Amino acid sequence: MTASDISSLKDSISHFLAEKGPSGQTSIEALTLDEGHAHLILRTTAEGAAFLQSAHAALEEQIKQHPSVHSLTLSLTAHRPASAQAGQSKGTGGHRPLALGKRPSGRSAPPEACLPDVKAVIAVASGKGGVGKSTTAVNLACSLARLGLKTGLLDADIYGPSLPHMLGEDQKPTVENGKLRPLERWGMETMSIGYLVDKKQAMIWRGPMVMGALTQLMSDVSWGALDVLVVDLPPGTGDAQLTLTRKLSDKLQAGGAVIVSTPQDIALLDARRGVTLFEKTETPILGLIENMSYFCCPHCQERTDLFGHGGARKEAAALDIPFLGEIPLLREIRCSADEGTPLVLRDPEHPAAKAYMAIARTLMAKLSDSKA
Ligand SMILES: Nc1ncnc2c1ncn2[C@@H]1O[C@H](COP(=O)(O)OP(=O)(O)OP(=O)(O)O)[C@@H](O)[C@H]1O
Repeated sequence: MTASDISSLKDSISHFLAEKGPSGQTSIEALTLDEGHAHLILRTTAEGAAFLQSAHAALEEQIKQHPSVHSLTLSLTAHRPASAQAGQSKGTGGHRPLALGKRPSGRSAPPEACLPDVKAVIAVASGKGGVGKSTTAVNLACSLARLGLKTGLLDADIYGPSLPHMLGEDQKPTVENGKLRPLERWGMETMSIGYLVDKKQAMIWRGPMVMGALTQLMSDVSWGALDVLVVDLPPGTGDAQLTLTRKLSDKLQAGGAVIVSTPQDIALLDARRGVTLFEKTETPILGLIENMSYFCCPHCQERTDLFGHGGARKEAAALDIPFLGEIPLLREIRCSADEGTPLVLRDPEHPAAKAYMAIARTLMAKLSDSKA
């Protein structure tokens, strides 16, 4: 694929937009080609987005007429009017992702087709960022797989997808029969928006209007027959969490939500908001995990309660939800995440790996209970 190919493809897209769309509403933000798969990001307005919803299939046809393109991921971002941004969650920026997807047939799967072969979903949530939610989700998913469950792991944290890094996976998913195939990693089916876009592009997904992207990560991915899909939610209690809990409500009834918090008051306050969100959406709460619970000096083994230990256990009791366990703050956990091999696989005999396994056993028992 040469620069002139990309240039002629851009011309053809611009021509389509100018001829068929509302004038001056939509422009090309980025276009990349990867072995015949085009990633197109369009910047548009609400009016332009409405046009693109209906013209999506026609645009795709036009793009696929190009001899070097056989499939397409289309994403839309929009500048929002200042008034529309008021009152939205922090970190929204001036863009919103409106849709994302590989749609070779021009259609999305209907909502009822969402994860048809997945028996249960465990959503891993946190009220605030940086408490170790993704690290916990990855280690728990690996633990569930080690316990013999057919396990999937979906990185729904489109604000900052960390799964590719934590799993040491840098392949791009392939497309088969119009759907993305999850990547097999560490004995699990995995999918992340981070597999589809590079880190810079991922920043475009900041914002609350993420329904299209999240829906398609579920519906336009050929998830296999899974006992459990672990979903790493974005931090907070906004639109993404609401979308997911609504879309996955039946699968969450067979599983539920796990909330990760550090022992600090402020993190626990946010965790409480998470609990309220799940209660409002009638999502079963499987329990609370205290991450970074305490620190053990690797040299003298002296234990330090850096963030005040035991807060999450007390909070769980106050909220009348199960306390699932505590994970220490450990260099090995951080290093194994950075090296792309989760601790439960890198060093299964490590006490922290055993702590993850113990929590996974509790979760597995809860999944069996919900079947009974
Ligand atoms: N128990 C732990 N011990 C040591 N390091 C940890 C532990 N848990 C998480 N970390 C490290 O803390 C950092 C943040 O973890 P992680 O990305 O899992 O948090 P998060 O809550 O998912 O963050 P975000 O909200 O930004 O997605 C990472 O560098 C991770 O390796």
